[in-house]
Amino acid sequence: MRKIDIFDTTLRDGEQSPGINLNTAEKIEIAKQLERLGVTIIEAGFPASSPGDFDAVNKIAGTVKNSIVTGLARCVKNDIDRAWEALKVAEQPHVHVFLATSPIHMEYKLKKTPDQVVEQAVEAVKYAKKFFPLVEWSAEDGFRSDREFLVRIIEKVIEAGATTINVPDTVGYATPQEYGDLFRYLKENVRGAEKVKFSAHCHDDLGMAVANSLAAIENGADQIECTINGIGERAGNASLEEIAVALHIRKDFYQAETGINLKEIKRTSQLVSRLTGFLVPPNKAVVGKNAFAHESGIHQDGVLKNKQTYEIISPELVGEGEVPLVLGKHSGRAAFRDRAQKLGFELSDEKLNKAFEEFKKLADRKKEITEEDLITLLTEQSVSIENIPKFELNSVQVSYGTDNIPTATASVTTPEGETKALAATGAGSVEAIFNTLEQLVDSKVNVLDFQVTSVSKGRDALADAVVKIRYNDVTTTGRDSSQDVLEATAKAFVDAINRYLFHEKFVKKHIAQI
Ligand SMILES: CC(=O)SCCNC(=O)CCNC(=O)[C@H](O)C(C)(C)COP(=O)(O)OP(=O)(O)OC[C@H]1O[C@@H](n2cnc3c(N)ncnc32)[C@H](O)[C@@H]1OP(=O)(O)O
Ligand SMILES: CC(C)C(=O)C(=O)O
Ligand SMILES: [Mg+2]
Repeated sequence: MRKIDIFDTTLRDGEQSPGINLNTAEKIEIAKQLERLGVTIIEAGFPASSPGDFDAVNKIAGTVKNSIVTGLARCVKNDIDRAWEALKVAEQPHVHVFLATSPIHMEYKLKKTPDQVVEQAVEAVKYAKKFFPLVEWSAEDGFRSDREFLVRIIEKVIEAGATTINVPDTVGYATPQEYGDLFRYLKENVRGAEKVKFSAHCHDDLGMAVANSLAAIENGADQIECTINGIGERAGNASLEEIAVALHIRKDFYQAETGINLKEIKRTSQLVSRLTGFLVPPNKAVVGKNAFAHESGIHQDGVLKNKQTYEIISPELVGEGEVPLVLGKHSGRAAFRDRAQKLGFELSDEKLNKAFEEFKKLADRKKEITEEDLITLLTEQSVSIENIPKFELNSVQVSYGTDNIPTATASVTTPEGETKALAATGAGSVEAIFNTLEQLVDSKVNVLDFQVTSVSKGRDALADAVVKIRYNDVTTTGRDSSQDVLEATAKAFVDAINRYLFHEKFVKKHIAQI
């Protein structure tokens, strides 16, 4: 197995993402986690760019012992001096100097001829070598540079003492085949190539940063520069976790390993996301919330029979706890039965099927089915809701006119068998009904959501009412239908109250037991 060094630049290129601004304490926390993750090199910042960056690089260099700490510097003396001031406390001082080599950067940005660029690069590396045993030199925009010129300048900086040569795809323009080919070309044509490490640094403008980095490895790169969660300038850098896991899972193909402690990946990703404020997209490979979640019935059935049918990475590998199958509108009976059993329900096939039908109806209406929803559904099947003492709506009458205050009169039978009737007003008919029923159930009821839809088409369509309430600190959703919108509303409200009673008597007990 070849060893690939992981050069993490979350704190330098990652911090260049518009919208990220980490303070020194936050950077130290991330650096300590990167050390636990086992990265070879941490690029902690650009010391000459600001006093804050200088301070962070200096403190990280003094704190981290098991990873090499580096800082970025332009090919100018002052940048290298500041880098040395910040990094001289490090165990193995390392500096990263860079200079652009592409025609467009040399002509328009640096306003220098290729010869002047070679001279400046050589001078800077020689100067850096006076202080630093380890000097990385980067050919900024290396991918868009002339290959013969690259060979020439790289040979010169190796002679000047560079220990690592980085050839970035600064603007994310390369394709994997081209980028890999460039590494092969340089390794075969640069005199002294065997004395240095070759490094790849890719940006994700065309979504190919990880693929390009892997292509570089296939063609001889010894080091990969990347960031946690792929953060970085513009569309970001190659994502560390994707590269490390790809090399691990496909070691049969790449024959390479990184020394990354994969179990620390999830925690590192979460820390960087929390401190930078950059959320990880749910479908992000390796660290996204859905990376190990299976929702569709056919996949869930396969995974229950053998995980490897649909899972090439186990969540535990990257430090993620066991991810339960997601129950949603695409799930099938196999996953539903499995979850019911895990929640401690032993239902006959008939009851399980009934619960499954109810679950499918609920999943059509609700984005996320919570554990409590499932327990309620399953409990309803194991203990018939019909048998619990509950409120019955006997009648409801509403008086409404454009010039009147809406008034509702309702009568209910309480769980204790008592009949009660009351009238109350409201700003509209629905509010009048809610106000009346609230008094009849004797407690403050917060209506969190209320929706009425027609079940079918036409003027005689049934009305389906859904009322979500918070009652004595429990949230429940009631539902009922009727030909009349207001009657459906009153019945749905009473159903929500009865679901609360059911929750108190059965569901709470079940939750306490699991
Ligand atoms: C691809 C990358 O990620 S490169 C790293 C990018 N990161 C950053 O730029 C973040 C930190 N940068 C900064 O804080 C500032 O740009 C500083 C402190 C470095 C420099 O600030 P300023 O002195 O105001 O210069 P400014 O940013 O306007 O322009 C950059 C100058 O550096 C020159 N330059 C750019 N790269 C290099 C280099 N590798 N070596 C030497 N000079 C360089 C430019 O030609 C320009 O010079 P000019 O002013 O003579 O035209
Ligand atoms: C400083 C260099 C290595 C860089 O970030 C780039 O070229 O993308
Ligand atoms: Mg970069």
